Amino acid sequence: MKALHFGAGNIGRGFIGKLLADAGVELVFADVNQAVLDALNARHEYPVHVVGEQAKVETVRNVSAVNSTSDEIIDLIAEVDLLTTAVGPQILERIAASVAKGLIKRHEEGNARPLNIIACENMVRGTSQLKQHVLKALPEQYHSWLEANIGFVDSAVDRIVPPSAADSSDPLEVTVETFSEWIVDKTQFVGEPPAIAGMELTDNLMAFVERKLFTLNTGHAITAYLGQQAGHQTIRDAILDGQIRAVVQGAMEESGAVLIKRYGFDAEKHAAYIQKILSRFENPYLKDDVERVGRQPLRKLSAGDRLIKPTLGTLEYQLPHDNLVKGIAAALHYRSDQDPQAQELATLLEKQGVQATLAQISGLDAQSEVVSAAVKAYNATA
Ligand SMILES: NC(=O)C1=CN([C@@H]2O[C@H](COP(=O)(O)OP(=O)(O)OC[C@H]3O[C@@H](n4cnc5c(N)ncnc54)[C@H](O)[C@@H]3O)[C@@H](O)[C@H]2O)C=CC1
Ligand SMILES: O=P(O)(O)OC[C@H]1O[C@](O)(CO)[C@@H](O)[C@@H]1O
Repeated sequence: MKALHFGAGNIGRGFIGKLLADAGVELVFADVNQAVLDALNARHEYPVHVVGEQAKVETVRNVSAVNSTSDEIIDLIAEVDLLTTAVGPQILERIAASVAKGLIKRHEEGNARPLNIIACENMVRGTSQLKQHVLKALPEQYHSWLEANIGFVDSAVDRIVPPSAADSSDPLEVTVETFSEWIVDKTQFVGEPPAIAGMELTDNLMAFVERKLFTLNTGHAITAYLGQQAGHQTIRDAILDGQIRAVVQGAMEESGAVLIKRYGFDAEKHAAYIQKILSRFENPYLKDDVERVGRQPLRKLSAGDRLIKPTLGTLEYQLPHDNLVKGIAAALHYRSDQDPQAQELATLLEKQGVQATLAQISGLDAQSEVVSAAVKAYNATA
């Protein structure tokens, strides 16, 4: 089997690409980072440091790379059996035109083998969103062929992979935690799902996506935002701060109460899931900066993402949300010179004040109780 994976970054090299290569798949990475592309094509292998109590270095072999803006991509899409992505939610729209061109070539060459596409991003049903972008870029005459031959498979992806240590001179080296979980919607495949160790199939994906995004990512984001406000550099330092930990655990429990109502999760197992996540944040072997985890605050404060969506759930079921609101207020304080969204957030706050800014970014009613409470919490910590 041959696969094309867009995004040879942290999760691409450290998780999805590794699983595919380990399963014996012939893997081509597509990226725009020339240093990474050159190194992959020179060496065809790279080291993955799996850190934990028993650290080990595993070598991923038999990989190559192409520039995702080149025409080689089109030929590959016409040919491969699996296409995966880990590029970031905002990039999916940018790669859609190349995917559409590749699909046209595949059709014209009469390639009738199924192709399954799986976006591995921190998004609810990210592959379905990619499909909409591809359909927009694809002339209508190919749409019925696409429905019959191309599977757009949603997934939930969970492994903490921060950028490699600053002292590493190897652009391919990647450091990952021991834990990993990749769950895909088995109902969306065209043809048989490929057998890839570590890729789990489910017919109840939404429960897993929301469980992951609105527990791990909710807690992670709040740890980052409160951590930055308190002057901590890393997620570990932040979560070891008792005051921050109480809010983070409280927020995950508030979000968890919604998930338990919505999906019928077992309350005890969910409490254990939260404890496991707290211990992952404490991982002494990973150096994960609060600035990385808090990146792109406008995305993280949008209506469907990890802070607002669980809060809306608490309103739906009339459940408490004090800690989630503290997390929302802390997100509004996030600052980063490297992050255009952080700068846009600061400009919006300066121009129109906190109430209007939060309402605009989140889609919440400016007069709502949640916005008032977040404004109060924001001002209390300004
Ligand atoms: N790092 C992590 O622990 C996890 C990340 N994710 C998700 O995975 C996605 C990627 O995250 P990371 O790997 O951390 O980011 P990253 O920044 O390390 O990797 C993204 C890669 O995409 C490449 N890229 C950018 N534009 C591209 C284009 N047009 N075509 C092809 N490649 C392009 C970049 O050069 C980079 O190598 C995000 O959606 C993130 O939320 C999900 C779970 C865990
Ligand atoms: O990748 P995003 O969506 O910006 O968010 C960062 C987060 O995602 C992760 O990369 C893992 O899912 C975490 O490290 C963190 O919660």
